[in-house]
Amino acid sequence: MDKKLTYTFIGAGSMAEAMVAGMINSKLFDREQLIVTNRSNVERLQYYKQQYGVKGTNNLKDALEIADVVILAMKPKDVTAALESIKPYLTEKKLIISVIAGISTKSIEELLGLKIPIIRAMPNTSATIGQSATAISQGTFANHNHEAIAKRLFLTIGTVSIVDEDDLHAVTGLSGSGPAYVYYLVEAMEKAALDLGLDKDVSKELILQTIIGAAEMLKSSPKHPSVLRKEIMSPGGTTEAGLSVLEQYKYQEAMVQCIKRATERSKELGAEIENIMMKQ
Ligand SMILES: NC(=O)C1=CN([C@@H]2O[C@H](COP(=O)(O)OP(=O)(O)OC[C@H]3O[C@@H](n4cnc5c(N)ncnc54)[C@H](O)[C@@H]3O)[C@@H](O)[C@H]2O)C=CC1
Ligand SMILES: O=C(O)[C@@H]1CCC=N1
Repeated sequence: MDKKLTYTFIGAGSMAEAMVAGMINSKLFDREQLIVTNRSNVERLQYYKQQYGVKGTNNLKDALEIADVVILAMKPKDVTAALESIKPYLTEKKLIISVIAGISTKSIEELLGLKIPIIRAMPNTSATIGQSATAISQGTFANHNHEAIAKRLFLTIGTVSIVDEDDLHAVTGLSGSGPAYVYYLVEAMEKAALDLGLDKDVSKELILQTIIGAAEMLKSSPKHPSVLRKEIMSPGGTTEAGLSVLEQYKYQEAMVQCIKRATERSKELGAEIENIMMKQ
């Protein structure tokens, strides 16, 4: 990295922490390059200082004047208030990276009333260990250089795909929320193991390695998931018997509807802010 940029996070919750952890763990950023702010929770900022050695402050002027990149990491419902509070300290020379679900770059541009470059991104919490699947897209005033800065940042914490902004809703439903679907599956596997009387530690190890092994197979094998699945299913065997129950419960259909509903919710979150803006 040429000039060492300063990255200021507005919002210090789960996603900000996943990014900070990933950035620090990557060793490609100095601690001094990262600043974290939130609305008022001083203890949370102290936690960031203790855990990651990064500066936390509620002084927005200090945090933003020095910032080259401002990362919006608050909940969608808080975006209006947050942008209002940071607006006095922004210039069009700074780059905004928003990881907020559903909120369009156009809404942020309008709320700020600035011709400021914005990159909208959808990472996931696996950023913590450098394994996020992130997709990004450009706002009206962002150019290739801004995209390159964002890409460099997200590449240090996982993979990066460039997408049309409209597609970010689907990305949110698929990979932004995605880790939660996998954790939910693991919860169910743990419950089954417990019901079946398996030792907790043994089942934990078996489940973990089963998930890791399957993920690595998907990554390294050229075979389609359905082929890999059929290789496990002996006719009249256990897998066939188990999967027939999943079919009974319409498991695949449930997953499809889950991702579609999450995508829809992302659109609703964007529309809610647009409605508020229209009334103002
Ligand atoms: N948690 C996840 O897996 C992912 C979250 N996101 C997005 O990241 C954003 C943050 O999500 P989480 O970290 O899960 O939420 P969170 O609730 O854990 O954190 C939100 C943070 O924003 C702060 N905040 C609220 N209002 C503020 C204001 N006016 N000024 C400054 N800070 C303010 C809160 O104090 C808190 O630190 C959301 O928009 C979400 O859609 C995106 C991808 C994945
Ligand atoms: O649940 C949410 O709204 C956020 C966006 C993607 C993951 N978590």
